[in-house]
Amino acid sequence: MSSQNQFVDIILPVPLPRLFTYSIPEDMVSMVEVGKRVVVSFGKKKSYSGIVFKLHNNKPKEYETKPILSVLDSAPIVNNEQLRFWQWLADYYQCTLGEVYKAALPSGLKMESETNVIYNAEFVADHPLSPNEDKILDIVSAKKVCTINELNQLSGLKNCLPVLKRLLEYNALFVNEKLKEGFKAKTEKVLSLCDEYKNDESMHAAFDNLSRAPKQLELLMAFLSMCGGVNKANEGVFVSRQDLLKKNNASSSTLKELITKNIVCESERNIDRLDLTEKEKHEAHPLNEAQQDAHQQIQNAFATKDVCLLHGVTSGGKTEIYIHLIEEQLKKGKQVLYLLPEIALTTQITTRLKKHFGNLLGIYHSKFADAERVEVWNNLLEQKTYKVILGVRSSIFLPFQNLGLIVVDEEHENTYKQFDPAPRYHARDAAIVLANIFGAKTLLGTATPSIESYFNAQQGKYALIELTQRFEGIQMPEIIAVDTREARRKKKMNSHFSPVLLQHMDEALANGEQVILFQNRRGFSPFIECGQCAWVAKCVNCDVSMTYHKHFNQLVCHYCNHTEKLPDVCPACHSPAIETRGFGTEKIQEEMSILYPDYKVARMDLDTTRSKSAYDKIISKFEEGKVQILIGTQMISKGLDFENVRVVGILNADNMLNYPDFRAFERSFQLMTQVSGRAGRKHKRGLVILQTSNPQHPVIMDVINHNFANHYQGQIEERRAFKYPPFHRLIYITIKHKDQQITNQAAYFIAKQLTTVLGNRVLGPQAPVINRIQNQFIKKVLIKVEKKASPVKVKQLIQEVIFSLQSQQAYRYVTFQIDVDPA
Ligand SMILES: Nc1ncnc2c1ncn2[C@@H]1O[C@H](COP(=O)(O)OP(=O)(O)OP(=O)(O)O)[C@@H](O)[C@H]1O
Ligand SMILES: [Zn+2]
Repeated sequence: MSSQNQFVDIILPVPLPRLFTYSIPEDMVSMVEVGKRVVVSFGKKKSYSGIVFKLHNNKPKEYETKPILSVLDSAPIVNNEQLRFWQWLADYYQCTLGEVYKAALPSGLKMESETNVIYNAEFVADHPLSPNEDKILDIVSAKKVCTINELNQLSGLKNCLPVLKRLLEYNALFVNEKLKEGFKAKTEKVLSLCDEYKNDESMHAAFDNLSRAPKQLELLMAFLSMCGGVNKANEGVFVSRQDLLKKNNASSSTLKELITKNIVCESERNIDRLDLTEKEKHEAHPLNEAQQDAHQQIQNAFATKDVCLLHGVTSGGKTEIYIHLIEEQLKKGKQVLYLLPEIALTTQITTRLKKHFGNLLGIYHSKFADAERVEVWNNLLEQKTYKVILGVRSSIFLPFQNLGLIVVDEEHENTYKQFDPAPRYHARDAAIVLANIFGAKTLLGTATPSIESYFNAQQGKYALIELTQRFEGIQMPEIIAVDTREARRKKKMNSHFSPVLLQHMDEALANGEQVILFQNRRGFSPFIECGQCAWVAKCVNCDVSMTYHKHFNQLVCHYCNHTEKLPDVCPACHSPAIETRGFGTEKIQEEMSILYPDYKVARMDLDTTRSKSAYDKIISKFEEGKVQILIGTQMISKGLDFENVRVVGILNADNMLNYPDFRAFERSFQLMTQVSGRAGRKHKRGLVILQTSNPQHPVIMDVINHNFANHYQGQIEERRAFKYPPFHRLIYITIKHKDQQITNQAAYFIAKQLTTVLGNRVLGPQAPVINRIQNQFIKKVLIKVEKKASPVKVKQLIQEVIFSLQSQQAYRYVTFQIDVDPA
């Protein structure tokens, strides 16, 4: 008996709690390695690519193992640190390794029977393809889209995944997604001077020859000038074909002549898709005194602490401090991950970081085509160029090798929490664990710390560094609360705008300054109502009112995207008195355009940023002053840096304060402080008009007084009194089923079972604010456990209870979601 491992545990993209064991065929023994992808069959007909998790010699007792079908990779695509991290995520957030695997890898690196394979019409092979590659490519090109299962059948190959994998690497095919807008081919056609003409004599001859073809001559001259002169052309520099034709307005037939005459040669060159235009690298800005001081404190703190919280006022210049810290890591040969909570923020920060880090900077987020994400993955895996990664939460899954620092910018943001599907992880908290695995440091930065992080800093678990001055020494903006109830009673409101707001807007705009208006609701109006019988349009699938979107003249459910036509008359009483109620960003935009016809108004929310380039366009128009009034949801509230914004209007503070959640006050303080922070960042003090029906509200007072300490004090006391984080850990169990009674019974059973062990740590079942979504009834059970309690034990208990319920026939199809540390 050899000592070689005969079995292997594979992570598969199936929602089963444990890993499956497969046997290793003799001829694959030397190829199987932890972190590589292998193809296995699972279930009746399905085959999947999975990740090798563990090699061993323990034959499973419960089932007969199947053999691995093939090994896809010559080297691991997931490293040991990642696998440790995955295991932690699965344990802590109570999900399976398969679910983590699904979230972690870009689609192009995962393949399963149902995966759609899509033909890339732009593909040109640069070497002859193998017969099997040809075969697969022909099938896909004929069908345009087909699943891997179909490919196996149609090709007659027993297992086409290895062939498919190569075709994906050539970019001949794509997986699982349509060709997204803005996708550039990986290769670019380039031109260079042909060898025969790389001397003066033949070049002269060429000029003579072309004297009767002025267009060709002109193009040749343009080509040489784009090369940087004849000498450079002789050295063999490349010029982009597209650039040459575009810049000179030349036709491809003219170029073709030069190519046929063998003066200019055409070839394909790999280009880095994420490589922005080559800009000169800039030195980082020197830090001012306060920044230097904070920077020094951070460095000192890192000598003894792993996590540092930088609490710095808006426009304090935190980003510049990060840049200096990143530079120091690069000098030590370390990698850095810079996390942002929202794609909207990557635009400006990318520009700032590119200037310093050039091609060392890689960017990773979901608006990128999958192929681009695969490229970033491989770049890190092969340790090619990227040393700094800027990304949103999913970038914690990238294959880092020697992380030195993770920056979590706007650490307080709840968009760091993944809500659906599992793993329901918090990227900030997971980042700290990831940093630990590498022995790296984590820097949390924000102007409005989360209660949890500030508490950790107070307890000495994190170091705390405060930056209290705005970069240019400008005062924090003046915040004026306007009592909208009062104004309404006196009939002074102009639609949703108070006279104070309009007056200050008038002044700022007349001065050539800009305005930001914040309203945390998209669409035109959050509900429509019959003026006669009070009928409200509700979603057929969910227990919510439908939002009216005027641009599409449609009612849209923001929970399931169900749409309906706006009815002409009330479906209940047939009165035509259908009225819109409340207001969203779309309505604000319309009214602003009417009130200020001479100024340009733009809007940034989920509806206007569906495409990849939309953020860039809106932000740069505002930066360049082509837009004077910018309206937006929380997307515009933080992190953005505009010079010329004098007035910020918060149109309705009430609905955030009244939201039924224990974090409502915390979030309201953060949102209002952050959006206020967009005003008066440079040159001149800003002004914020805060519209509310309750100007004396303690949260509003804290915002007006820029008093974080007081806000924190109030919140932490409540959290302690009512057993909320950071004192207790919350776990939500969401129970869903299409039948209301079954949902209720299941929830009651779960709560009761848990209570027998956990006692009064269990609350509920309770109906959430929206108790039906997509035709599923919803109940929640809340568990509050002491911070010291072992999450693994609680997890086991929950799993057992759920299992015992699901093994009863009537409850087999009840679904459960477990959310640890809900945001
Ligand atoms: N040392 C410096 N030299 C030159 N300009 C600086 C320096 N520090 C900051 N700035 C400029 O000041 C402005 C505000 O800085 P930054 O955007 O880093 O603030 P921030 O603390 O990240 O704010 P927020 O929390 O609102 O995002 C930026 O335009 C930035 O370029
Ligand atoms: Zn719905």
